[in-house]
Amino acid sequence: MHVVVNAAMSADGKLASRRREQLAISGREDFDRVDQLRADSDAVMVGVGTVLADDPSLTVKDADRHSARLDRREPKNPARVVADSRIRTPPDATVLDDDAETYLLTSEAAPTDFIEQMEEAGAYVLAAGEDRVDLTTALAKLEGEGIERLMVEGGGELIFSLFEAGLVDELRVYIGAKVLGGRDAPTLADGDGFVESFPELALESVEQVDDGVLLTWTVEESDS
Ligand SMILES: NC(=O)C1=CN([C@@H]2O[C@H](COP(=O)(O)OP(=O)(O)OC[C@H]3O[C@@H](n4cnc5c(N)ncnc54)[C@H](OP(=O)(O)O)[C@@H]3O)[C@@H](O)[C@H]2O)C=CC1
Ligand SMILES: Nc1nc(O)c(N)c(N[C@@H]2O[C@H](COP(=O)(O)O)[C@@H](O)[C@H]2O)n1
Repeated sequence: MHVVVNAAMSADGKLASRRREQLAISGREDFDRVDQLRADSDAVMVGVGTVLADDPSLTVKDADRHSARLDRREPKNPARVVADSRIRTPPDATVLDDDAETYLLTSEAAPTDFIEQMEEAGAYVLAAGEDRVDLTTALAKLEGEGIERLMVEGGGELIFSLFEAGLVDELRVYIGAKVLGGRDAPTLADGDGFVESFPELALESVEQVDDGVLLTWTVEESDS
């Protein structure tokens, strides 16, 4: 599986303000690039924190890109994946609508009645891990479902865990022309943070997009 993390951050490294509400950091050109990246993916993944904050659809917006996917005998939209250990995704969340398939990655701590509720809403529930989603096992299960190209959109907690587990192949960061501040505002990689051994990146390209910059990095193999 090839895992691409794509996110937009402010010039000071924040994914959103301290209110944790959805905020447009990208401009028109960058949102269009993201739409193409979604269209080129088998699935688009977020953590449940992003579902609760943004209620995203995670679908492809451009009709020509839908047609191109259908021509390739792919579903109109990539699948959606939510890391949600105990099922906090609301039953009326947009990610559960009929526009795309949705996988909910849960742990053994997820209540049975919540699992049933999600399955009734049409989601595929995949359990991995005891208390929290074990991302290595979960991504292997997704690969077993035919997902080879996984795009991760955030948020910072999920992105940190994916780096910690050594599961990220590529990082694409759009840096927008805004300063958000806020010690409690989400950043690109939150979690506990690294203190000794840090993921190393190799810079592949730097490109001006809208009034910001798109950085593309590949992740170096770790020695450990
Ligand atoms: N600018 C941008 O590009 C983007 C911005 N955002 C912003 O980011 C914020 C949300 O980010 P954040 O709060 O970090 O939420 P995340 O989307 O990263 O979700 C975090 C939650 O995912 C669940 N989870 C399950 N398994 C794991 C695991 N192994 N590791 C980590 N998390 C796991 C946890 O909940 P549980 O334990 O209950 O399972 C955790 O609290 C919002 O403000 C949103 O607007 C989000 C995406 C993109
Ligand atoms: N690439 C990018 N730029 C921004 O400025 C953003 N705020 C985001 N947010 C992500 O996009 C999701 C919303 O998707 P839909 O429009 O609902 O399909 C949101 O949840 C974040 O993951 N991304």
